[in-house]
Amino acid sequence: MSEFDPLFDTVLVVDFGAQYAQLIARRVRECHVYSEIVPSTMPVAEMMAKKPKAIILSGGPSSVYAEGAPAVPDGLFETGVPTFGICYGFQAMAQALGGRVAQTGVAEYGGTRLDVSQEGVLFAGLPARQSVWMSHGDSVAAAPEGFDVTAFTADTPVAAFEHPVKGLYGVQFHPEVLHSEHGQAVLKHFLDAAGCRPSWTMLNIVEDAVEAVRAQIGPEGRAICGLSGGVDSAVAAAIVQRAIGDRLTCVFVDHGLLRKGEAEQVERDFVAATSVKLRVVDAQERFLKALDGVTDPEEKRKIIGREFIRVFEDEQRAIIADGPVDFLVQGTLYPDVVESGGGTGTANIKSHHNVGGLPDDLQFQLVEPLRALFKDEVRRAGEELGLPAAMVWRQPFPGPGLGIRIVGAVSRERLEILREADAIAREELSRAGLDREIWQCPVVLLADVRSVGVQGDGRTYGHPIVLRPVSSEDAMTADWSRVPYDVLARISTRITNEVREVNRVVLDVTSKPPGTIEWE
Ligand SMILES: Nc1ncnc2c1ncn2[C@@H]1O[C@H](COP(=O)(O)OP(=O)(O)OP(=O)(O)O)[C@@H](O)[C@H]1O
Ligand SMILES: O=c1[nH]c(=O)c2[nH+]cn([C@@H]3O[C@H](COP(=O)(O)O)[C@@H](O)[C@H]3O)c2[nH]1
Ligand SMILES: NC(=O)CC[C@H](N)C(=O)O
Ligand SMILES: [Mg+2]
Repeated sequence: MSEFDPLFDTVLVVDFGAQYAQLIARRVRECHVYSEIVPSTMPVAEMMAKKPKAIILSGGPSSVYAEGAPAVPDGLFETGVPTFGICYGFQAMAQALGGRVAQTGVAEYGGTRLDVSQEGVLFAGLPARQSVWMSHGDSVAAAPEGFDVTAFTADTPVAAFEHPVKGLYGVQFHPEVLHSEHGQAVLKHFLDAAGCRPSWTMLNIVEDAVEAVRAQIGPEGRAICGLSGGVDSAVAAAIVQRAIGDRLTCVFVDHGLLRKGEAEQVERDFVAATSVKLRVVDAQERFLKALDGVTDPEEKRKIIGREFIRVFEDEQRAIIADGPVDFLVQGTLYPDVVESGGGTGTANIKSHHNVGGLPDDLQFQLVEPLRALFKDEVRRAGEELGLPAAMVWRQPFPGPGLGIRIVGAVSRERLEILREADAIAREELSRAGLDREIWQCPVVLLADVRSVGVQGDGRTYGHPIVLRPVSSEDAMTADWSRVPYDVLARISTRITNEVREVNRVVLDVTSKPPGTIEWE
């Protein structure tokens, strides 16, 4: 593993329950330094065994002065490893070293202007005024002795501090989110001050992952991989294939919730692009039956997650002739995990079918080589693995498919309506050359909503279709895409003309947060 590799320096991100711990880790990786996350409960001796060159203390939902709030691990500051506190981490550092943290009255959420009073190490060469992203209710009222206070905002007198001799630094804002203008530069300044060499590349993610999969599955083990045609499972499959060769079988499940032409396209393109063994399972009947009459989004997600596994188990039995299959490979990414409530102390937003939607009686051991990564990192890994561009750059499509894009119960008729509308939207967006610009565009059928229309001089009482084009970098946050009006007009006209049951097309203009990308 790279943390023991003398060629690479390791940065540990100590997680206090942050939404953005993985974002910090990936920003470090963007500086070409290897990074991994550890819980704040990990003893310092264990952390030191990973030979970290630097440590970052993450944000978190607690107040440092509250009872039971997670504390800086005992002895951390005595190790001499350079440490950078962010938000909660900054507050925890202040408190642990004799400073004072309090609720000073004013909370700051969102974009805030930061005034740099002293460049110091963190702000060297950066503008004296910059826009940063804040999300805090508590503040550092007094910095610990010997620290230089280097920045403030209108409501936060101590917004950054540092003690370069001791290698200790901290900021109240979130340098890891893109909205913080010079956040990446601030982080880089810390890493440079800590002596981290920029010698790590994505190639090592692929190599490390192959190595780890080989160790997990062993010399005899066999695996099946849930393959969807999406980039995550394609990259996961390619990694596992490198590790165990033809002891891997891929399984593509047609659950009846796919888009128009998708099953044929996946089968054709995937087989053409790789030499992986692929089995295609027609499971439409069982999924639609299990979903019959179900309207609750979480219930739908759990049912779909369960049925996926049942299909994989059937396949496990079907291919047992070659030897037992104990492992299931999934292209799970970090956002799937954190939204399913899988982070340390993070909330359950929605149960992604491959994480929170898994049944309790799961018989497989999971192999998830991408579990700590974000989509754009996976795309880069896909390019390094030599996968075709069409596969690497395919827009995401959720495993539960159109099942979570019908608000209301799922039925064959409703799926048919949505499939047609979706095909039109996709065709027009592609024709307008917007595929790379738009992260994805869910097309949603409000199946239980009807509105009055007039078509051909007659009254109609049809369903609305919602267009949800979004731009994003990693699906953790998103904004609605400013699709040109003429493209929207073409989509709207075609959908209402060509899909009989639809008489209205609406545009979703909500960012994430507060909305999520999918409607369910
Ligand atoms: N139709 C399917 N058949 C088999 N496995 C699937 C199917 N849909 C999803 N999966 C499994 O669930 C995982 C998560 O799905 P998800 O949609 O997040 O990833 P993806 O389809 O690989 O990539 P993308 O997010 O780009 O669509 C997949 O990586 C794959 O392992
Ligand atoms: O494989 C998946 N299984 C799921 O259960 C699931 N739910 C959402 N998504 C996709 O994840 C990204 C973030 O979506 P949300 O903003 O809706 O949470 C977006 O790209 C969504 O399309 C899923 N993918
Ligand atoms: N984002 C954070 O780390 C918040 C820290 C702390 N919970 C506060 O509100 O000030
Ligand atoms: Mg997908």
